[in-house]
Amino acid sequence: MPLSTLAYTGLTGVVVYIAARWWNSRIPRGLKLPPGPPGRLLIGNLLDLPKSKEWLTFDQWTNKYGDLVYLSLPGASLLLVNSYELAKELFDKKGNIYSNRYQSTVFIDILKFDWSLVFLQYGEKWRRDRMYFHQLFNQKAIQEYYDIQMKYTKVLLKRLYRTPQEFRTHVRYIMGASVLEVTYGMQPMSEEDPFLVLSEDTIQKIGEAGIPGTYMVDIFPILKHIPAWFPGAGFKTELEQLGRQVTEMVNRPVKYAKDSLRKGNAQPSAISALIEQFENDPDRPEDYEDLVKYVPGSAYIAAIDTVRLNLSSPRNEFKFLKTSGVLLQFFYTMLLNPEVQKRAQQELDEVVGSDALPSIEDSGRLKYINAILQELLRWNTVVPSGLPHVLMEDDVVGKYFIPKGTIVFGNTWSLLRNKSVYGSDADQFKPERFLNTDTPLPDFAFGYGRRVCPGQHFAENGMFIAIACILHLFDILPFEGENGPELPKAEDFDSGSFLRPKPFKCKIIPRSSAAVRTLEEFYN
Ligand code: HEM
Repeated sequence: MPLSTLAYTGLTGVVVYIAARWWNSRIPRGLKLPPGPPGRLLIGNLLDLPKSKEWLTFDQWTNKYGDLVYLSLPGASLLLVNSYELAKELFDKKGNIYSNRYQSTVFIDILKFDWSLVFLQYGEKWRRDRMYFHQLFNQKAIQEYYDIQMKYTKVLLKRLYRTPQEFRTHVRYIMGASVLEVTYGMQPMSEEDPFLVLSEDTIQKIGEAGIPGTYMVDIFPILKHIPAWFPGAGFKTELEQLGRQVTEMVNRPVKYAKDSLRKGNAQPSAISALIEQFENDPDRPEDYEDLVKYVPGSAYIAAIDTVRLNLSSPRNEFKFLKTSGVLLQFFYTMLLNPEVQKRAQQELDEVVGSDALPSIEDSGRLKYINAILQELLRWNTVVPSGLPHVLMEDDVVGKYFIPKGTIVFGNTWSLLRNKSVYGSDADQFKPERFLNTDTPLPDFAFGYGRRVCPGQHFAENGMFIAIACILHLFDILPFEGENGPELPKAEDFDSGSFLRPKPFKCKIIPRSSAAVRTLEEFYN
């Protein structure tokens, strides 16, 4: 690092230290900060932050320190919320103060991402944009997308039949392509589609930019004032370039959708619904052109991810969507639990029969398939540390003082493995637990309080239909290696903010002659 940058950094360290001393002196008499690992002078708990698989360290801290765990970092404090009751109390009941977002210098000040619903500060604009989002993705609106989700599920089945060994690529392609078609009406023919390639590359770079340490300016915001020509300020040029790429990613599909509407060949999509709604509305908001760009843009980016405050993600792991992460877990889990697979296939045979394919409308009748989906969302939950909220005012919880500005994590992994909620077998994969309607659904997988994921029902439909159709037509079996059947190691996950199994092999074969007939028909 150049000396000039070091000097800025050192100076910032001193300022941060003084600010931290002042901050601690604000704790009202009789109250204290929640417990947590003891910090060090100047840097607090910076060195305690896990370098990988942060959810496992969070879980150990939960066992050691209890329902609330507090960490202080230079210029920031973190709170982990580890109990079901406190998650409800803080994020739901006190949602008016626990719903802000962390304003990263890189994302907000430099990349100008403040238009995205994921990043918007809690307030009027967020409320209004979320209302438009809800209009496009509520339980009724998403029925319009069933056909698209079914179409890509069939593409997945077709690909699994011909090249089963490439199941990871297939899962990633169909999940990305269906979101693109639902949001913008674009129909990418393969994973090589130029817009899919552009958006994956952009998302990858955005994800890298979010890793603390990639850009010092995120830790020491004062560095943003260094002019781009100054030695050591190359990051500014790099980020400006990325900013242009993001603009291209958001603008290109809007132009595509508007052109298609003009030519009269637009596919039904979220963006075309919004454009048509505003065209016919004399009371449309003044900034409706921005809404047309940014509400679907928020949906696309949030669905294909991953713009978040990463604690530890290594590079190179971003080309996976949350939905495809759950489907990869599905293949992995079926390999490890053949009896679950058999029971699900029995249900499919009874409810759907061998001559038809399951549909999203069968969801209410396919109770065991639904239980598998809920258990997948719970057991190795795909966003194990959630997406942090920011506390907007000082708060008091019991005898603890939580300062304004604290970054608050719902500790999803620990919450969804809590034995007092899910039973002594909470560490095991057992879909049966959700056949009992008293078992709380693992909704924390989709976040907390007022910021809870507004794409949940759409995402669940896509995953449900894929799981139901795959189990209806295929057996997922161990790969036959030189030394016999090979099983992936249990809980063998890549590190990063999303939980997904490390690459593994499996054998995916049609489970009956009726299945072969159905699959062959896809080619006729
Ligand atoms: C398995 C699939 C998915 C999972 C597990 C998931 C999970 C999450 C989580 C944990 C959050 C953060 C909530 C919080 O702050 O507490 C979130 C936010 C969000 N998600 Fe999802 N999500 C999924 C799919 C989708 C899809 C398909 C869409 C779009 C159609 C979407 C749109 C959003 C948006 C816009 C936000 C930001 C909401 C806000 O800040 O107000 N998500 N999601």
